[in-house]
Amino acid sequence: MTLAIRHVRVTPIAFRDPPLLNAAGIHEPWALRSIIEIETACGRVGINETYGDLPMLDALAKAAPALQGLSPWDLNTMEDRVAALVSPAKTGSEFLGEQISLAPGTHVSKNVAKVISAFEVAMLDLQGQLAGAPIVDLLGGAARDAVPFSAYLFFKHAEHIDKTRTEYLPDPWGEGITPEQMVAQARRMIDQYGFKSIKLKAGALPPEQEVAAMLALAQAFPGAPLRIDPNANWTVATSLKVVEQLRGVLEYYEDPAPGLDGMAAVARESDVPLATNMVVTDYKEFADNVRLGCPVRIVLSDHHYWGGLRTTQQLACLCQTFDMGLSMHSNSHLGISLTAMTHLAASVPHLAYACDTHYPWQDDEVVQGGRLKFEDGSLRVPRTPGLGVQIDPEALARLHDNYQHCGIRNRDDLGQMRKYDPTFTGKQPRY
Ligand SMILES: O=C([O-])C(=O)C[C@H](O)[C@@H](O)C(=O)[O-]
Ligand SMILES: [Mg+2]
Repeated sequence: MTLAIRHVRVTPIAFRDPPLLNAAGIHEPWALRSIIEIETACGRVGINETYGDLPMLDALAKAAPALQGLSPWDLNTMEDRVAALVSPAKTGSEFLGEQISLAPGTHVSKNVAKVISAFEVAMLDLQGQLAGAPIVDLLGGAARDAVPFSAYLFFKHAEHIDKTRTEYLPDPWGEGITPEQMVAQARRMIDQYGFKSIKLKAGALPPEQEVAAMLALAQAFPGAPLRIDPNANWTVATSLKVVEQLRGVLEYYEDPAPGLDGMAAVARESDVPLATNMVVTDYKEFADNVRLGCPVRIVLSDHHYWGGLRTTQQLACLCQTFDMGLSMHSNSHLGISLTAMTHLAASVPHLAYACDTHYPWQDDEVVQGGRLKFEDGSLRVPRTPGLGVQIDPEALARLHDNYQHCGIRNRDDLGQMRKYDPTFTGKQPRY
């Protein structure tokens, strides 16, 4: 059968990442991803982008034989085979020790869902090419022609501490610490991309400074929906104090306090809707939230660790059933991930918020034609078959070369922060 999958290629890549601050520490100079290419016997190739840390590369290597001889249409068999080959291994907290669990995608406990997602999108790309239809049509059709994203702001240093990396030029964003600098950061991002909503990554500086930045943003961008996300780095008491200081400012309040219990304690005292990508990250946690009466009102989905585009559509149905909202989380990524997010978000009528994206923080690309273009803060949903983007082989080789030379094999925001402050523990909640 010429349609049968005969080869899976996984290429780890690295691209420059600015010194962005968060609750766990600070971004390293290079972010890792991996590019998946699934090739059929007749030479057709479906592509995708996912995490690039070593445990993920190991899981992908373990699971690749599952695809041998499979039709690109047979997603259910792929899922069964991957689940059989990739054990859930340790839980996220065992893996991360005391470090804050910022990115559920880096947890090995999510390996099965992450690998299924990695293969599913590439197989959907193949399906779309075979059917002559964009992925969004395979998902039921577009509920919108363009998907809005938000301006995702970070407190940041002007330069990385690693001065020996001569190949790393300072990024154009400059320092982002004071309220004035954060307004300038937002202005630059909005001028360049047209975003209408603003998210501030918090949990990095003392809360008073972060509140001051939010109030400055609210004043500078009246009417713009605003969110703040300290990644559970605040106690319940601090979370309540902050939400009071930001009264009337927030569209939603993302992961202020640790754990579902912490979130429930905040929800009991505040009427601002709580959102999460930390405590509802799979169906079991979804059920836990429902059992508690839904203290979390908005789930930030992420197909990379929820198990793919179709699973995220199911998540959307569940959210609708329980009268919960749906938004979209991101990590440092390039255009293939962004395109998959766009197809998915376009296919989910219930996803009514502007999605998160780290895209403006990256300056490189792996797809042909270079950086994707936002219009008025949104990305148009591709109408060409499959994902609608193709790999640029030269760019892939260059980004793989970065990977070979960057020396980073696992994201380590905590270790990077210890270069600045050896006493930094990363223990949560810090404030
Ligand atoms: O919404 C979130 O929690 C994130 O985007 C998690 C990320 O890891 C973010 O904190 C980052 O990139 O530093
Ligand atoms: Mg978050």
